[in-house]
Amino acid sequence: MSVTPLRVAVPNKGSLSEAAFKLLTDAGYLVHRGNGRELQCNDPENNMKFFFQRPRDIAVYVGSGALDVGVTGLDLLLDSGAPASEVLRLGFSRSRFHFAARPAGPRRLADLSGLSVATSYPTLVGKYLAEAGVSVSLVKLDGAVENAISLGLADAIADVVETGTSLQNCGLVTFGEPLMESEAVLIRSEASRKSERAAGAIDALVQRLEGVLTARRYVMVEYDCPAEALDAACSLTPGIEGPTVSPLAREGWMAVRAMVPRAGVQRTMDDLKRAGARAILVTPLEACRM
Ligand SMILES: Nc1ncnc2c1ncn2[C@@H]1O[C@H](COP(=O)(O)OP(=O)(O)OP(=O)(O)O)[C@@H](O)[C@H]1O
Ligand SMILES: O=P(O)(O)OC[C@H]1O[C@H](OP(=O)(O)OP(=O)(O)O)[C@H](O)[C@@H]1O
Ligand SMILES: [Mg+2]
Repeated sequence: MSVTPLRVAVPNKGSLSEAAFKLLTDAGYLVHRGNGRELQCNDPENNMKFFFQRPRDIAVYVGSGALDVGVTGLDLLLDSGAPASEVLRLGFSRSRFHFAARPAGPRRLADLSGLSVATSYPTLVGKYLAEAGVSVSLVKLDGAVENAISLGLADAIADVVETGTSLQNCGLVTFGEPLMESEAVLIRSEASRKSERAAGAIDALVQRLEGVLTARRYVMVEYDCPAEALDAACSLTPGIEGPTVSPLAREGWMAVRAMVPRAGVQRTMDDLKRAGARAILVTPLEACRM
């Protein structure tokens, strides 16, 4: 008896797309776009069906229950107002959402009162301003919002900022607190909570994705260590439950193996060497289950 596949939305364009494909591929899913224009593909081995959608539409599809899960941006999820919920933060496409204007323009949120603000996130921005009690005229655009000020369409903008290059190119500066911080997220439909089949399949997907994300944050460190330096070395590489310590053929020496956070591993290697460890090797991890 065939079981209905889990229906997964994957961004077909933009800054989420490549990283989402890579994450799913690294997690062992057969996600492929053939000639690059296909809109769906099957992964029978994992009983999944992938649908390539515009990032902005993904929350709408998942919110409606037409698709079970999807990868989108947290900012896009909030702007959509769709009844989909965040399941897992994915750590890529990180951005902040800011108001910006010319340096001589508005400097505080309250200064926006009565002005026009261009954005491609009208729900997110409208709600934020309404909660702050600031009344503006919103101008809804699709992209390249930074040009709206020099072209006379708006007095200020509210948009995604990553490096700040786009703002700088247009002679704009941010002001006020960021409206939010965003990153790629896995979202699920409410309907998927009511289906045992979908809920089980989503748990399995989350486990795999978490396994890849964790593997990317850690490396495996292995080294030889004289017995008298073992305590000091193990305290530098405590691993998860504890490092694996096994005897070397050479008497008085041990081999040690432990997972270590990738960030700062060069420093850990320096400290291990100083503590007396030798032949210190670092290898990347592909996947894991914690
Ligand atoms: N320059 C950027 N750096 C990091 N994240 C970004 C950047 N631009 C957009 N994002 C994030 O990527 C997600 C998708 O945004 P969006 O749909 O606008 O795609 P895009 O990458 O801007 O492509 P396009 O606008 O060309 O369709 C959003 O969550 C947004 O916050
Ligand atoms: O701070 P930065 O590093 O410059 O990145 C932010 C810019 O990136 C996105 O634009 P995108 O290239 O997606 O074009 P768009 O405005 O048409 O969406 C976003 O809308 C900003 O314009
Ligand atoms: Mg964009």
